[in-house]
Amino acid sequence: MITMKDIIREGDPILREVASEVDLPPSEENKETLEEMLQYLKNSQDEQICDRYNLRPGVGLAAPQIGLSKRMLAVHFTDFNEKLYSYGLFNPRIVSHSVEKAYLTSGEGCLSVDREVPGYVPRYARVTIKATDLEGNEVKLRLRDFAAIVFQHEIDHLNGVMFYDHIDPDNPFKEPENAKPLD
Ligand SMILES: O=CN(O)C[C@@H](CC1CCCC1)C(=O)N1NCCC[C@H]1C(=O)Nc1ccccn1
Ligand code: NI
Repeated sequence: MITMKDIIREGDPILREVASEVDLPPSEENKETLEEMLQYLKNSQDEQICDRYNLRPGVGLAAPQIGLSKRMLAVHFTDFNEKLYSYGLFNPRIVSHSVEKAYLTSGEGCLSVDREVPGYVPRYARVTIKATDLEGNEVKLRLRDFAAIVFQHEIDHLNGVMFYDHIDPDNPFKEPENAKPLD
């Protein structure tokens, strides 16, 4: 099972690489890895397992964070409308997005960043993602608000981008232009 010792921390160059597309249909090995990434998220949100294995809770995980420079990501969370998002995706890509931005008023953190980095992280308010899921099906996801934020945070990891790259260094808590706050 994946535990915190498997999570790559900032400073490791792999977090700044552009990850490689995976061959489709996905190999058994890549499917197993992606299942393990999804299981990490579920484990991390189970209080007993989380405590027993000292896991840091996560709603998303990208393959570079476990040392694999492959375009694979997992998400497991319910959004503000109680809709469950639980996916393992291969080769996810943003095919369209809103002009409008959005940001979490709480700022963002990262399992690969062992420090607080305060500030607003402006992202697209709505994105359409295309990818291949664990069953090998092409999926098209129209996402908004928190779900859009999570997927963009994960896709950033596949492009070597960290959340704090988006924070305005001069004024971290400046209201981003044309952006809606998400509490
Ligand atoms: O790349 C993937 N990661 O680095 C794990 C991150 C991904 C999220 C950060 C912001 C959007 C996606 C993660 O889940 N966290 N970051 C560290 C703190 C704990 C946790 C978190 O923010 N949890 C959360 C946030 C809001 C509501 C509910 N739970
Ligand atoms: Ni992260």
